[in-house]
Amino acid sequence: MTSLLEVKDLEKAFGRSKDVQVNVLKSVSFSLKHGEIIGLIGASGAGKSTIGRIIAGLETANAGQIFFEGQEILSLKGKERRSLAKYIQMVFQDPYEALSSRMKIGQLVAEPLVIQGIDKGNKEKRIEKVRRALNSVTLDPDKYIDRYPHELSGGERQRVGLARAFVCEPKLIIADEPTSMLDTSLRLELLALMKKMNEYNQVSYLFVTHDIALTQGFCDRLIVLQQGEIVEEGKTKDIIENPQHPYTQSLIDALLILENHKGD
Ligand SMILES: Nc1ncnc2c1ncn2[C@@H]1O[C@H](COP(=O)(O)OP(=O)(O)OP(=O)(O)O)[C@@H](O)[C@H]1O
Repeated sequence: MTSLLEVKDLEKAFGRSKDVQVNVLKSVSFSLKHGEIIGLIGASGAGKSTIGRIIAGLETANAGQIFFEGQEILSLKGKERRSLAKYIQMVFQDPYEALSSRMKIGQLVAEPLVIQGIDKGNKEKRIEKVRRALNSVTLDPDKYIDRYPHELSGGERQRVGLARAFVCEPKLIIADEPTSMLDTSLRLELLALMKKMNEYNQVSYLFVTHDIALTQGFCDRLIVLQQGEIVEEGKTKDIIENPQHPYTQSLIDALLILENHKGD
């Protein structure tokens, strides 16, 4: 079976001029299977978000290839590239910034359908999909559809963000630190919802996080990124219990120190 996503030798440099460039991604290669959940972990500045943004088409690459269901997507332009958003959606870190304050929840969740021209002219079908997406994130459509984002809590807004990602029934969701602005119980709740959708309709996730603790019980595999390079990858359990690379070990040590100081 072909992979859902295959990233090959991805490179990215940022800089103020042609002469002053910093390589933030150095030949990054990995693949993700249909229905798989991969955690992309690493410290701040490692390049995790940049990888997610390139896959989602929000950033360009300097070199490399990305195959989505066998089709190379970095070379696609304009309408063809934009049409991929139906299959690849992104959930962002900040539920306050991600949602336009002037739109009602129903309109916000319907927006990806409108942008993609899905069920154009079929208002009933769109409403049905919006209601289904809200239900899937345990927000009662009757209660939420006519409300505005400022009337919602952070956890509810992030669930709206997730409903927006689910509404097109994508094959891949890139979730960039989606829980980092939520407290612990809401974090686990959001991950449980994401896991349920994965079991229910096989959606795959690339879960970007600096918090290795969140990947336990959620991610099938982990990819560890250090300064733009993959230093280790494998099954979540194997990596957490038996890290091979000193950098991975240091991420786990940092986690253990935090755990031990929780009661202080
Ligand atoms: N648009 C940009 N222009 C210039 N430099 C950038 C830009 N976007 C990212 N960078 C730089 O690229 C590097 C990788 O950033 P990226 O956001 O991908 O890291 P990250 O691993 O997601 O970090 P964090 O966990 O803090 O979000 C950083 O050094 C960052 O400063």
